[in-house]
This record gives sequence, structure tokens and C-alpha cells, in this order.
Amino acid sequence: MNTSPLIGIVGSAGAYGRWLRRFFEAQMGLTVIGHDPADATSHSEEDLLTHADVLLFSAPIRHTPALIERYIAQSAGRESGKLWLDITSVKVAPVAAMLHSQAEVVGLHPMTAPPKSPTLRGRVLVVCAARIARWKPWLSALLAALEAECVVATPEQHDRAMALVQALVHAGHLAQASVLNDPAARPGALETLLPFRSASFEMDAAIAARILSLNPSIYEDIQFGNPYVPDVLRRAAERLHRIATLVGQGSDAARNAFRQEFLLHNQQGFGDVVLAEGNYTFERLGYLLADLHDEHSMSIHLPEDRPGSLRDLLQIFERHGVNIASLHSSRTPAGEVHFRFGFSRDTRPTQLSEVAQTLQGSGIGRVLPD
Ligand SMILES: NC(=O)c1ccc[n+]([C@@H]2O[C@H](COP(=O)([O-])OP(=O)(O)OC[C@H]3O[C@@H](n4cnc5c(N)ncnc54)[C@H](O)[C@@H]3O)[C@@H](O)[C@H]2O)c1
Ligand SMILES: O=C(O)C(=O)C[C@]1(C(=O)O)C=C[C@@H](O)C=C1
Repeated sequence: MNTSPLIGIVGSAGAYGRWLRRFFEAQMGLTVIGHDPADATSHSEEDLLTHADVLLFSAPIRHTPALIERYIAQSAGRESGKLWLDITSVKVAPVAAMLHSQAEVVGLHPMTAPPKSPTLRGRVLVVCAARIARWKPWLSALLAALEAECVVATPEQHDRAMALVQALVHAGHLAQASVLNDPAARPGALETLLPFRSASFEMDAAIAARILSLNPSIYEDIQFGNPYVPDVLRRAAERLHRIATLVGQGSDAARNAFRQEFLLHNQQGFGDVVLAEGNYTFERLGYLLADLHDEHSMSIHLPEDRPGSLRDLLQIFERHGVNIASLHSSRTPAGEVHFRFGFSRDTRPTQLSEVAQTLQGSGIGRVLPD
């Protein structure tokens, strides 16, 4: 095993291929070569097979198993002693295909779109270590550098879980989106519903918007490429149909059945711990959304990533008599960490413009447009 392996990315021009190249180069100090038909300047498949010590498949879900088989045929045993990885959102078919090679094999699945941050810190990474021996220490170094919360699973466990964690969630929100988008079902334009929002509606609408904003083929392939999905969707459709039937009946007996089947039964099934934790998560997100809707706010990027830089900023607020009511950190679309401050109601706009003026040119913080 080479401790500074050359990385080859199959699908290097894609969203994750680009993120991974940055990650391997910047976080692990490794050299990366990539192949992608969408990038005429990329290396050839043959270059990757000849030179890469670690080959990582980051290609469209639907085509990945056949692509892997093609690489195996072309590699013709040269992959022996190397490590093959993939990050496909389904795991059974790609990992089975990689196991037809003579390489060591680990299937990965980051449970997030490529983040704005340089690592997967705070995110989940599913790890299917299908055949690993000499590359084990390097895999540990890779996982440590990724900083994700790792969950070890077999490909089957992964796909079973994803039928619920991804396919059910995506299908549910796409069905909701279709109803919201149906002029016969809503009183006016979609935007006219948002002023009536609850935190639940806002979160669900955001999830639907997220799904509809990202790569459509990923959402299609997650439904169609996982063998456990049809059964989960059939159950979901049956349950929704049952609710519609009971509500349509409208009788006391129907109400009683709804209460028993959908509220009490599921309350017991989830159990006290899951309910308490989920309820608390919801409340925290509710407060976060409330803070984000408060227009009495200012977003500031701290260019100096060092202990004490936030304190310097807080002192400026203090000097101008500004009372802070909320503080959240987030990232701008360009990936810069920023802090979003909310202020108490009695804060005067002049105080905030004085803060902005003091900050200008101070080097302590840069006020971002909201
Ligand atoms: N984007 C996400 O949210 C996300 C999250 C987790 C895992 N993944 C997985 O990452 C993989 C890549 O997803 P993405 O979001 O980067 O998709 P993408 O469509 O942005 O990138 C895929 C890339 O593969 C390239 N490609 C197509 N055929 C190829 C071939 N024969 N050889 C080499 N490259 C080929 C495409 O040109 C494209 O650049 C998928 O398997 C997906 O399931 C994506
Ligand atoms: O939008 C995000 O950040 C996601 O988490 C995307 C998401 C998901 O919705 O589960 C979609 C596909 C990937 O396989 C992983 C995660």
C-alpha cells in the first residue's frame, strides 16, 4: 500500500467529482487525475487504470455498475493490489460489480449533496467495507480526513435503509409538490401559501424545493435503482389511501380508526425516546426559522479564522449599545462561514449602520448582503 496514493476519479467533472478532487488535494495533499466524457481535457480511462492507486467511481447511478464492469474488463487484472471506491447513492449493484475485480473494494455514500465546506464534518457517511486488507490503514486516514460521522453497513443494509431514508422521503415530497403545483388543489399561486406557513410547511416546502433544485437523474435513479423501493412506496401509497378513505367517510368510527391506526399506534411504535428527540429537533429548527425570518439582522463574515475574532466583533456591537438577540453560523453560497446576528426590537437602524461603518476597513468582519 502506498501512503500517498495517486487518486483517479471516474466522473471528475461532476458535482461530487469536483468536490472530491478539492478534498483529496487540499485536505490530504494527494495528486488527483480524473476521467469524464464531459471534460475533453480530462485523462483517459487507460491513464486512470494504469496510474491510479485508488480508483473512485463518482458517475451517474444508473450507469455505474456497467461502467465498473467495463473498467474491470479493460483493467484485466492490473487492479490487483489497488483500492476501488465508489460513492453511488445505491450500494448493492455497484459494490457487487466492484467485487468482480481483483481490487480491494469499499463502497461509500455521503448522506449529503457536495457541501460548501471542505470536509463532510457533521454529515453522515455510509461505509460498506466489502473487501479490505492492505488498504485498511489508508482507508482509516481517508475517513479521518473526511471528518464524517461514519455508519458501517452491508450494501443490502444500506439499500434497505435508503428505501426509507431517501426514496420514501423524496417520493413523499415529490407527491406533495405535485399537489401544491396542482391549480385545482390550491386557492391561488403557490407564493400565496407561504404567508400562511407553519414551521412544518416551511420545512417540507424547503425539502421539495431542494429536491427540485438538484440533479434530477439522482432522484430518479434513487427510486428506480434500489430493489427495496417499490415495496416501501406501495406501503406508503396504501397508508395515504387509507387516511383519505377514513377522512372521506367522516364518521365517528372513521375518526376512531384514524386515531388508533395513525396516531396511537405510531406513537407507541416510535417510542418515547424517538418522539422526545424528534420533537426537540423540530422545536430547535422552529426557533432557527423564526430567527431567520427576523429582518432585524446582519450577516458578517469573519476573515480571520482565529480564537478571539468573534469576541472582537462582539465588542463593536457592545460599543454601539446593540443588544444581540440571536446568533447563528452558516455558509454563504460561495462557502464562506458567516455569523448571522439578530437584534433586540429596540435597536435603531442608525446603531446598525454605525456598526457597519466601524467594521468597514477594520479587518475584523465583512458585512454581507442579506
Ligand atoms: N449529488 C449528490 O447529492 C450526491 C450525494 C451522494 C452521492 N452521490 C453520488 O455521486 C455520484 C455522482 O453524482 P454527482 O452529483 O456528481 O452527479 P453529476 O451528474 O454531477 O456527475 C456525474 C459525472 O459523471 C460523468 N460521467 C457520465 N458517464 C461517464 C463515464 N462513462 N465515465 C466517466 N464519467 C462519466 C458525467 O459527465 C458527470 O460529470 C452518483 O453516483 C451519486 O449517486 C451524489
Ligand atoms: O440535498 C442534500 O444535501 C441531500 O442530502 C441530498 C441527498 C438526500 O436527499 O438524501 C440526495 C442524494 C444523495 O445520495 C445523498 C443525499
